[in-house]
Amino acid sequence: MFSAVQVVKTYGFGETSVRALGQVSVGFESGRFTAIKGPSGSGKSTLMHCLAGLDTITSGQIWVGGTELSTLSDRDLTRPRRDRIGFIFQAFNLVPHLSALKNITLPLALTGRPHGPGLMDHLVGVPGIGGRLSHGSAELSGGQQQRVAIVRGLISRPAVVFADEPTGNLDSRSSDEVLSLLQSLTMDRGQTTVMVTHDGATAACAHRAVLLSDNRVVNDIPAPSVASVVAAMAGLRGASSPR
Ligand SMILES: Nc1ncnc2c1ncn2[C@@H]1O[C@H](COP(=O)(O)OP(=O)(O)OP(=O)(O)O)[C@@H](O)[C@H]1O
Repeated sequence: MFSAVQVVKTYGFGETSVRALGQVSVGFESGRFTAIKGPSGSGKSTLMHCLAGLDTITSGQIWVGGTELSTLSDRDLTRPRRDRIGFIFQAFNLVPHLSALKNITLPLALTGRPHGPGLMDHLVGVPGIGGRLSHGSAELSGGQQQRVAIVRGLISRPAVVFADEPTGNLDSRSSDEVLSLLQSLTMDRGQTTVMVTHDGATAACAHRAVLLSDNRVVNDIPAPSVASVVAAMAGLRGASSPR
């Protein structure tokens, strides 16, 4: 279980301060794929950064299992951030001169952990990248690069993977392929995955959609469909688009 309890995040001080999160409480059950969706400026990225220990909170608590992340010093956060949290970014962030395989196994190499004996068999079966493991990552298409980044994000079996607009740079066909890989890997492995997205159809690929507006959680939709997400977004004050 990963959770935020009554989290407040304020940037700056005095008259110029900005409240990015106001008393946000939300929990993410193990093994589920949750989308966080909301209008621009509603606090999605701030929530993700605070949950991941990449940004400090003003008040409240962040918990990963039995560990309260929000009380740890930056130094003490290094290990849980490295070992328990994975990231997938919009911009892929692969190392261009390394092969797809080397990029995928980089988190294991950095922590000195061996990979399991079935890893290669498993990777060869990943749609769209199985035949390209020895290619340099710069030689891959955007969709292939994001699939490599997804497998890399999950390789060390972190307690939770945060995906920040993972399809934001992709065309619709590549987006569908990337989302279906993210869905199947999360389901097969019982991985806890939290994805930030602007897009209703992308949010509908998750098991659950948490909607933010005005820096608060305003809706929590189990088994979201495109229609239920669009209807919920249409009711939000300040929704930038009904997508
Ligand atoms: N470093 C910062 N300093 C000051 N204000 C910030 C900072 N980061 C975010 N904010 C403000 O906090 C609020 C929430 O921003 P955040 O980036 O979390 O929203 P978002 O929902 O992710 O938006 P978008 O969809 O446009 O990326 C906004 O008003 C933003 O301007």
